[in-house]
Amino acid sequence: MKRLQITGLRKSFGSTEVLRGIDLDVPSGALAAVLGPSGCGKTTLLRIIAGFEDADAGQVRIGNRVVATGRQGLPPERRRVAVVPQEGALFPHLTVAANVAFGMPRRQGARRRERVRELLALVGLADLGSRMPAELSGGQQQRVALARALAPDPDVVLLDEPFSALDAGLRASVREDVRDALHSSGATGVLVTHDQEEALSIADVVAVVRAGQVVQAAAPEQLYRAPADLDVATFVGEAVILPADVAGGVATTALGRLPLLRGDQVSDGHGLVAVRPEQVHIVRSGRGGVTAKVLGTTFYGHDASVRLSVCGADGADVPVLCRTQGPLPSEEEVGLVVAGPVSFFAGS
Ligand SMILES: Nc1ncnc2c1ncn2[C@@H]1O[C@H](COP(=O)(O)OP(=O)(O)OP(=O)(O)O)[C@@H](O)[C@H]1O
Repeated sequence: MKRLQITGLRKSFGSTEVLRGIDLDVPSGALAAVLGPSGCGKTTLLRIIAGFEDADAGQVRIGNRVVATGRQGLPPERRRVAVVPQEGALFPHLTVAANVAFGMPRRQGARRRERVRELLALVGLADLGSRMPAELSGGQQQRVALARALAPDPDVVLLDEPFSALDAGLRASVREDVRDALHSSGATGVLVTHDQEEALSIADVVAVVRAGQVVQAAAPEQLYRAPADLDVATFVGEAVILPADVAGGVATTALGRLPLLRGDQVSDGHGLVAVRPEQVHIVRSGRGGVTAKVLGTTFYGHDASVRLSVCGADGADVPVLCRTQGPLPSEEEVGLVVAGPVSFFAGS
C-alpha cells in the first residue's frame, strides 16, 4: 500500500514558523493537490516528505513505513519518493530515453529498455525516445520529467508547481495527461500549486493550506460546494458574499430567501452567505426574482461574467456576479433567482 499519512508536521526557519501542524492523508494511488498562496510553506512540505529537509516535529508515513518522525528520517534515496520539479530539469546532453533510464539500475539491461518504452508510452511520447530535450516543447519536457520520476517505481510522486512554466492552452492538456499517467502508474501523488483551477481540475483530494495548517481537505466538488470558512470560499473560486439573517435554515438576503446547505444544523442568527456565480440565474424583468441592474460584462468566449447590483436591506447597492452565454447591455434591468443551497458563515 502507498497511502501517505502526514501528522502534526512542524517546521520553523529561525523565528519564522512555516508549518504549524500539517495533517494530510492521501489514499493509496490518489492525487492530492496542496493549494495555498505563495510563501505558505508548500515547497517546504514537499522537501520534508522527500527527505531534503528535516521537520522539527510530526510524522511522515508511507504505507506501513514511517519515513520521518520528529527530526529523524530515512535518507531521500531510501524513501521511494520521486520529485518532479517546476521546470523538468532534464539532463540536456542525454536523449529522452536516457533521461528516463537515468534512475534505473544498469544491470537490468533489456528489461530497462522495455521499462523506458513502457514509461514513454504511458506519458504519450512513445516515438520520441531518441530526441534531445531541447527538441521538445515545454509540455513534452514535463512529461519526460514525470516518466523519469516514475522509472524507479516510487510509492509517492511529488510535483512542485509542474505546469507553471507552460502557457495556458498547453497547461490544461498536459495536466490531464500527467494525472492519467500518474493514476495508471499506481503511485500516490502530491502536487503543490497556488492555482485553484488546477487543483480542482486534476486532484482527487484538495488540501487548502493557510498559515502553515491545512484548513480543509476534501474532494474538489465538496470543497467548492461546502467550503469550511469564508476565506476558503473566496480562495477556491469566485463567490458573491452577502449579509444574511438566518431563521429555520433559510437565509434572508439581498438575493431573496435562500436555503442553506445543511440548514438543519445551522442556528438562527446573523452572518454571511457565499453564493457561487453560476447559481445566480437571470430572468426577464417582471418575471419574478430580485430586480438587479447590469453594471458590465466580461466576455470570455465560452461564457461571460456579468457584474450587477441589487438593492440591499439598508438601501445600499450590493454587487452580484453571474455567468451568462454572452454580454448583456449595461444599465439593463433584469430579475435574478438563485438555484440550490448556499453556504452560511455565522457571525462573519
Ligand atoms: N531554507 C530556508 N531558510 C529560511 N527560510 C526559508 C527556507 N526555505 C523556505 N523559507 C521560507 O519559508 C516560507 C515558505 O516557503 P515555501 O517555499 O515553502 O513556500 P511556498 O508556499 O512553496 O511558496 P511559493 O508558492 O512562492 O513557492 C517562506 O517565507 C520562505 O522564505
